[in-house]
Amino acid sequence: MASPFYNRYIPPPPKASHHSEPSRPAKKRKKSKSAPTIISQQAKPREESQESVASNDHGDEEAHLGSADTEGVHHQIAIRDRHKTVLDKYGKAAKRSAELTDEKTVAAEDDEGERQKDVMDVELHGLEPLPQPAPVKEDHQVSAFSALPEWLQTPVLASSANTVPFKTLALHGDMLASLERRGHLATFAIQSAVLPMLLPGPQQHTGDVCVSAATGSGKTLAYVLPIVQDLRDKPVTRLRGLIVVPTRELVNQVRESLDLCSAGSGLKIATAVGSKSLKEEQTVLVEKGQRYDPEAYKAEQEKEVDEAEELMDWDLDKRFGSKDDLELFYNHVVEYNSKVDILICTPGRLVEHIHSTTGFTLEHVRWLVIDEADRLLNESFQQWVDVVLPGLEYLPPPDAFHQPRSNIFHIFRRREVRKIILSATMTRDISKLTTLKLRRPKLVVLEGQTQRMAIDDGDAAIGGERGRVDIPESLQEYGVPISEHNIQDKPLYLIELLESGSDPLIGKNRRYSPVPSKSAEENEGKSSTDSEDLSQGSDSSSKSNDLSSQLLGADKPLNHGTLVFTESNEQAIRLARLLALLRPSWQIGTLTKSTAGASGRKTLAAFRKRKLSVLIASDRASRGLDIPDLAQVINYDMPKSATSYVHRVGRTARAGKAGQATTLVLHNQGKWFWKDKSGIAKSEMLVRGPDKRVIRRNLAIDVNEEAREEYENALQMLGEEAKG
Ligand SMILES: Nc1ncnc2c1ncn2[C@@H]1O[C@H](COP(=O)(O)OP(=O)(O)OP(=O)(O)O)[C@@H](O)[C@H]1O
Repeated sequence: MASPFYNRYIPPPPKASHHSEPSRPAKKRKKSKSAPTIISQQAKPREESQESVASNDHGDEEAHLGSADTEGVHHQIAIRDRHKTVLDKYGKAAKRSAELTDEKTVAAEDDEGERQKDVMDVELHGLEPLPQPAPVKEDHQVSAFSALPEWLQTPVLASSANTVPFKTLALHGDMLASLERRGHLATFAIQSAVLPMLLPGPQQHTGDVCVSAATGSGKTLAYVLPIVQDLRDKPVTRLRGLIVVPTRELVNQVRESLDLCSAGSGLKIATAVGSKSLKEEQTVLVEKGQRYDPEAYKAEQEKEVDEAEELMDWDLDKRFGSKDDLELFYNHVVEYNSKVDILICTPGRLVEHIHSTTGFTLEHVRWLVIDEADRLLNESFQQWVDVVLPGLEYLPPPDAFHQPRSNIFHIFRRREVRKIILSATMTRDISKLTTLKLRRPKLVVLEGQTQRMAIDDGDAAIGGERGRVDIPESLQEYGVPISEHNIQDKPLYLIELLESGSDPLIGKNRRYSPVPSKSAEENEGKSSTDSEDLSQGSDSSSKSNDLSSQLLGADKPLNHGTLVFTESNEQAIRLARLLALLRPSWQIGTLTKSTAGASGRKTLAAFRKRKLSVLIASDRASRGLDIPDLAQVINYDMPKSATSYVHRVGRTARAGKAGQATTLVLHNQGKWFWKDKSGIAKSEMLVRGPDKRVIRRNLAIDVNEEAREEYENALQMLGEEAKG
C-alpha cells in the first residue's frame, strides 16, 4: 500500500543561496628548508650573475663565503640580489594590496600579512629560495556586501528599549483614537525609530528609508501611519500611495491596517490582486469623465486630424472615448481620474494595470512601499521593477499633452517619491537595491542579537556583514527527528504534535499516547547538536508523557491554533484530507495557491477567529501573515532555506508574544538542520536570544493495531481519491 504521501523521500534542502561560506584564512606558508639546495643546483647564465655582482656591494657575504670559489660566490650573490629585488617588489605590492583591502576583512588581512611576513622573513644566507607564487586565496575577495555604501554600513539602530506613546507623535487625533481602540498605545521599537523619520517634524528624513527588522516587530504600522497622515488632507483624489507586497493575503492584511488607521480620513483605498477581472478592477481604480477645455479640445482635434492624415485610421471614438460609455460635449475633452488615494497590490497585477488600464497613472504617487522587499526583488513578477520605477522617476510637464513632441523630453521634471523598503530578511544585494534608485536612503535596523553580534565581530552592515537575521526572542524552536524506519508514519508525528499541543478541541480527542519520552528538562539539558542519533527513540522514563506542558510551558498563556507548512500546494491539500479522514472532528483549513481568492480570505478569517484549529499551508503563507496569538508553527516539510525558515516560524511569537515552532526532521535532513552552518540549529545566519537554541525532541508514538488499521485505510482512501 504505497502512498506517495508518506513515502516521499525528501532530499536535503539546498543551502541558502544568499549565504556564502565564511572566509577561511589563508594557510600560513611554511618556510622551505630545501629551497636553497635546489637553487644551488640550478645552473644560471654566467653573464647574468657577473652583471649582478658588478652592480651590488656584498663584500661581507663574499668574505663570509671565502675565496675558494669566488666565481661561484658571485654567481650566488647575483642570484640572491635578483631574488631580493623580486622579493622586495613582491613585498611592496603585497603591502599596497593589503592596504587597499576593506577594513572589515581584518582577520583575512592578518593572515595575508603573516603570509607576507613569512615570505619577507626568509633569511638570506646566500642561497635563497626563489620567490614562490602566492598561494591561491581561498575566499579573500571583497564580498558584494563588504563593499557596501555608507548608508548600509552605518544603519540607524532602533533600540529595542525605545518605545514612546503614540500620542507624542505628529499623528492625527482620529488615528490615535483608532490605535487606542486596537489597544495600541505605545510604539514598538522599530516604529519609534521609523515614524519620526517619516512624519513631519524635526527628525524627518527627506529621503528613502529601508527597514530591516524581525518578523512580527510591527513594520506595517511604521509605514501605514505616515502615509495616512500625509495624504489625509489632500482635497483631490489622486493615486498618491502605492504599496506593493508579494501575495493576495498580504494585500488584504495591509488593507486592514490601512482601513483601521484611515478611519474618518475620507481616504479611498483599493486593492489590486487579480482575484477580480481586470475590467472590474479598472472600474474601481479609474473613472472616465470630461472636462470643459476649449483649447485642449481644439488641440485634440487638430492632433487627431494630423494623426488621421498620417495613419489613415482615424477613430474619433478611440480618442475621445467610446460613445457607448461617454458622450462628449462640445469643447470638452476626456479626462481620467483616479478613484483611489492608496493602492495596495501585487506586482504582477500592478504591471497589468500600467499596461492596460487607460488613465491609470503613477504620475501623482508620493509614496512607494515595497514590503517583503527581498522576495519582491528576487523574483521577476513580470519585470515589475523595470515597469514601475521609470514611471516614478520623472514627471511630465502639466501640459505635456499639448506640447510639440520635440519639446516634451526637455521639460520632464524629476520626481520626489518617498520609497520605503522593508523586510525581516532584507537583501544585502546592492545590485538589487540599486534598481530601486533610492534617494538619500537610510537604513533602520532593529537592535537585537544580530546587532550585538555584528558589533562584537566588527561588522557594520545590515544585520552584520554576514547577513544575520534575528529569530524573535519569544520563540521556542524544536526539532523532532524522524528516522528512516519511521518515515511512513510522518503524518502520525504531526497528529501527535497537534494532540499534545494546547488546543483543547484537538487535545480532548486525543487517540494515540506518546511512548514515554525524555522530559523537556532532559532534552533541554542536552545540546541539540550533541547527539549523532537522529532516529526516534526514547528509552528513559519520563517525568511527563504530556508534551503540551513541555511544548508551551505550564506558566505561559495558551495561545491558539497551529499553522502547518508543507512543501507544496498538493502536499497541503492531501495532508489536510488525510487529517480530516483520521480526525473528522478537527476543524482544518488549507491555504494554498488554489485557495488564494475569496475562499482563502474566509479561511484565514476563520482561523483568526479560532473557528479553525489547524491551518495547513504552502509557503505562500510564510511571508508577512499576521495571525495574532498563533500558538505554534509546525514545519511538516522542511523549509527550503534558512530564509524561508525565518519567515515560516515568524508567523508565531509575534509582537513579543510567546510561540513555538517545531520542525519534523527526516533522517536525511538531519545534518543540514542540526549541524550545517547554512542550516537551522547551527546557522551562521540565524541569531537567537542569549539562552535560546533549537531543542531536539525525541518523540515516539505508539499506535495500537486498531489505530494502525485506521491509518492504513485512510491512506488507501486518499490514494483512491487521488486516482479517481
Ligand atoms: N505599537 C503596537 N502595539 C501593539 N501591537 C502592535 C503595535 N504595532 C504592531 N502591533 C501588532 O504586532 C503584530 C505584528 O505586526 P506586523 O504584522 O506589522 O509585523 P511585521 O514586522 O510586518 O512582521 P513580518 O515581517 O512577519 O511581516 C500585529 O498583530 C500588529 O497589530
